[in-house]
Amino acid sequence: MEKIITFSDVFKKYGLTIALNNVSLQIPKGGIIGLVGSNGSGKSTLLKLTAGLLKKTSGEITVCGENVTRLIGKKVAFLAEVDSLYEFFTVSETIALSSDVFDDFDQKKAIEIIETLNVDQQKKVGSLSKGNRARVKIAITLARKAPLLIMDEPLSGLDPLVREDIIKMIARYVEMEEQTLLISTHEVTEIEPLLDYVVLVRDGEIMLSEKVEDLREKKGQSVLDAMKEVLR
Ligand SMILES: Nc1ncnc2c1ncn2[C@@H]1O[C@H](COP(=O)(O)OP(=O)(O)OP(=O)(O)O)[C@@H](O)[C@H]1O
Repeated sequence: MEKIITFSDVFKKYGLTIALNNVSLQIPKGGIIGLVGSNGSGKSTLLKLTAGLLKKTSGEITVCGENVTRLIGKKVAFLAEVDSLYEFFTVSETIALSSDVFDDFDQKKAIEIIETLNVDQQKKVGSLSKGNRARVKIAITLARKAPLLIMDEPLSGLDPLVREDIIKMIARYVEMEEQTLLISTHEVTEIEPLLDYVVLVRDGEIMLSEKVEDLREKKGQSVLDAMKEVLR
């Protein structure tokens, strides 16, 4: 099976802290991959290394068969946990800016998503509620035709309605044939119905990397069951 992401013997240290400890991992292409694990287990580090936003300490990382450097950003749409929008831009200007920045940006799709979510395009980003900012960020990420989409905790700190909107948009707008979505979350129960594959990390090590279907059929486990078993 074709792999979208591979890690071979990857270490990432921040000073004396070992965030990823000799990680080897192969993630199949296509579908939605959940990255789960407790706080500080190394999820964000793994995602940022994959997106070329952090430098590994050692090892090899590839995306779409290419060694990851900062240039991999052309193939990876990254939705960060922290807010990166310009406060003084309107939603509409934010979409236009994204269209200028990213060659693969589908402006029509971004506008369609924003309209579906009922966000006022003429409002300044700085005046939006936290929920609507999250909706704008999701629209911008989903509008890229990149082969790999990465979302770091897209549901964290949001109310149930916003979380539901985001989950619906993911299900509707990720192009499952051409794109792979790698998503980290603590909201396992909410995201589980979308997942095709799961990667479980603990203390910087991969504890499980498996198809959700196999987990159910071979072990009779849900993702939450597997998480409880491994992380306890
Ligand atoms: N910039 C940094 N400097 C120093 N240590 C860091 C830095 N970023 C992360 N770490 C440490 O590396 C480890 C892994 O952190 P990481 O943010 O990747 O975990 P996480 O699974 O994403 O956590 P959370 O679920 O809380 O977001 C933790 O021990 C964290 O304290």
